[in-house]
Order: sequence, then C-alpha cells, then structure tokens
Amino acid sequence: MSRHPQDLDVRPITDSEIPDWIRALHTGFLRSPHVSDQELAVRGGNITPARTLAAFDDARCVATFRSFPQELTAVGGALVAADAITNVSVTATHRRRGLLTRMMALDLAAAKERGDVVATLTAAEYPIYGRYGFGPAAHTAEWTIDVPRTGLERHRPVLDDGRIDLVDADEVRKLGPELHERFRRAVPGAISRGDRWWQLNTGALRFDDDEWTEPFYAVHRSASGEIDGLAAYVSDDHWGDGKRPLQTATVKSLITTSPSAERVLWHYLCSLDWVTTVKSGNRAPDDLLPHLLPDPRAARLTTYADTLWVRILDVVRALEVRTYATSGTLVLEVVDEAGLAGGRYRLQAGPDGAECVRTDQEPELTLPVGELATLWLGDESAVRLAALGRVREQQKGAASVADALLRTSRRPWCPDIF
Ligand SMILES: CC(=O)SCCNC(=O)CCNC(=O)[C@H](O)C(C)(C)COP(=O)(O)OP(=O)(O)OC[C@H]1O[C@@H](n2cnc3c(N)ncnc32)[C@H](O)[C@@H]1OP(=O)(O)O
Repeated sequence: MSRHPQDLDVRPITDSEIPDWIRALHTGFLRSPHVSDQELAVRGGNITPARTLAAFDDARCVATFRSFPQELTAVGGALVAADAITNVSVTATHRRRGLLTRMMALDLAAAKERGDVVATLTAAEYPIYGRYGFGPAAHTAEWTIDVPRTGLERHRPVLDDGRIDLVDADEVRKLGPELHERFRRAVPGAISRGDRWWQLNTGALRFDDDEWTEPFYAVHRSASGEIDGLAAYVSDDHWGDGKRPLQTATVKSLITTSPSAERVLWHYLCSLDWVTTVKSGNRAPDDLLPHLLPDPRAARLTTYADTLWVRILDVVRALEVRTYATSGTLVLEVVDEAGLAGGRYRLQAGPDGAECVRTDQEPELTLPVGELATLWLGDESAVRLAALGRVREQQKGAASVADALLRTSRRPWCPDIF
C-alpha cells in the first residue's frame, strides 16, 4: 500500500538501486520511463551512491537528488569548492509534500559539514530554489545571427596572424582540457569540466547512439602557436527551393582565451558557405558577439535567462576569496532561514585583499543569503535590489557602497549546464 510522502524515508541509494533511481529520474523529467541498457550503464557509471538521495514508496523510487564536487571560479579567478546539485525530481504523484525540501536540507547540511563554500545548480524553473537560499548568480544569452545581414564579406573571412584548423574528437579530448583550464580561470561563474564532460561532448560516451551528430571542431592558434580558441558546431543540411542552400549552423560550445580568437572564430562561423543562419548557443550575457559584427542588429537575442544559481554556505570564505577593484568597508546582516550561513559580517576589502569577520556592529545592509549570492559573482546591483525591496539599507548609501565593492566590469558566465 502506498504511504504518505511525509512518512517515506529519504536516504542515499545502494548500488543495486541505481537503475530504479535512473528510471525515476526519467519519469520525473517526463522522459520515457523506459531507459535503455546503454543509458543505464553510462549514467549509472557516474553515480556515487553516497552523494545521492531518494525516497521509495514500497518498491517504487519516487524522488531523486544527486550532488557532486565541482570548482566554481570566483571574481578574480580563485576556484572555490562547490556542492553541485543535479538530477532533482519528485514523481508527479508525490509532489508538493515536502520531499524536495527534505532532500535539499540533508544535502546542504552535508555540504556545509564537508566545508564546501557554496552549492550550485541550474534551475529547471525559476521559483523552485530561492526558498532554499539560492540566488540567480549568472545569466545566459543566445543569439540567432542572420548571416547575410552581418555586413561581413563571406568570401573574405577575417583572419588574424594565427590560424584555424579542423580537428577530430580524439584531438579535442587531448587539447580541450588544457585550454579550458586557462579559460575558466578568467571567467567568474565558470565551472570545472571533468574527463566525463569531454567524453560526453565529443561522442566518446553516449546515452543513445541515435541522437549523436558528430560536430565539427575548429581550433584557433595564435601567431605563437598557442591554442586560444575552440568551437564545436553542427549544421542542419537544409536546402530551400530553387536550389538555395539555407543552412543553420548551431554552436555547441565556443571558448577562447583572447578577444582576437573570439573575433576570428565568429567570423569563421559566419563565413561558412551554405550557412545563412548561425545560432550562438549559450553565451555570456555581455558577450562580445553582437559587436564583432559590422551590423550588430544581425544578431537577434533569442534567449536571455538565469543559468547558474548559487547558495552561499560559508560567507567568510566566499567574501575573502574573491577580489575587489576598490576599497571599502561594509557591515552585512545576512538572513538565512536554514541556519547555515546567517549572521552579521564586517567586510573590509580592497585591491590588496579582503577580510571578513563576524561582528556585533550595527548592520548597514540587510539581505537574504540568496541575494548575497546574486551580488557575490558581481552581476547584480545592490541599488537595484534595494529598489525591488530585496535588500534593505540600514544606512543610507550602503547599497551604493556594496555596488562599488562587489560589481564587476564584465558579467559572470557559466558556459555549462549540469
Ligand atoms: C537542479 C535540477 O535538477 S533542476 C530540475 C528540477 N526538477 C524538475 O523540475 C522536475 C519536475 N518537478 C519536480 O520533480 C518537483 O516538482 C520538484 C522537484 C521541482 C519539487 O518537488 P516537491 O517535492 O514537490 O517540492 P516540495 O514539496 O518540497 O516543495 C516545497 C515548496 O516549493 C514549492 N515548489 C516546488 N516546486 C515548485 C515549482 N516547480 N514551482 C513553484 N513552486 C514550487 C512548493 O509549492 C512548496 O511550497 P510551500 O512550502 O509554500 O508549500
């Protein structure tokens, strides 16, 4: 007989429960409840039972949750230990009765105990995670480029003194990780990519053979021969009537470590014969892209949304690890209903470093822990949040001081979904 969700145990799974847990995940995500043996093997091989949670109603798994270790780049390039949360689902028959709340509380308590500085996730829907102390900390933008409108001359692709080569997947798995290591240290909001990311994104590991289209991989080398850009893209082989090639090239991933490589790779993509539309995929919200085109209006913004959500678990380490362009002092009252990171903190920061200590001084700015995450990666304005009633100035001008300290000239970006 099925039991009330409040009476179900929430616990990590065992090895033998991995297939049922994956089927429950598929059910919760409205994919087919049938999962192929190949997918069970590939997904299952990546699951550490001690970092999972589940609820079972008799024999049926009805809730899934998983976390894994990740590094998140803070402002200034330091890598912080993150508890990355993924595969969250509660089966439709058991929703809205607290199962997610219970799984989240267990996972965040374990992450805090381990010493993780933050927890991270990408949210399926905006309203789910704010209640657990997460705040949207990085955004994504996707553009659709109308190539004939760009003003670029297709027959004369812009080059610099470097070169572009097409390489195969084996080569990408060899050279990609080192490029990504350099890339991610320069991009607050970027996250670590393990071997598995490279295997899954180059077809070496597949959930389903039928769904894989091998991309083209274009590597850019600078004049000195250093690899400073990598673009993976596919094209759709679409032809219009009158024998007109009308192909759409979709970028799967494009990372660079120099603006020059960025410019050359986008111009290369816009110079491909037969391609009249380029879809950018996930880009930084302040990407250079539209302005790399003589007519930036040729790039139409088709998606703008939050991607990376952050939950601060250790305020002192989070604020001390990042860098600050200006000097200042701020006393923050951080409100955390879960009791993990709340309290009053005094931040004294400047270009030479920062110190954050607990204090009993009068607070200047009061804010929920989720709003602190939104400010921490440099993307949001405290003045704007004050106008929205999401942070409260206890001392006039405190939000402006927070902006001068915390905001950054470039916006954070998380290129990966997890
Ligand atoms: C990181 C990731 O994996 S993102 C993927 C998240 N998963 C999905 O979106 C799959 C489909 N949805 C689900 O599986 C479930 O609805 C979940 C996991 C989102 C929520 O699970 P539940 O067990 O229903 O959540 P729970 O009962 O603990 O809800 C707690 C509160 O959040 C609210 N809430 C939960 N989900 C949502 C939502 N999608 N939108 C708005 N509010 C929500 C509930 O109403 C409840 O509010 P209350 O405390 O005021 O009553």
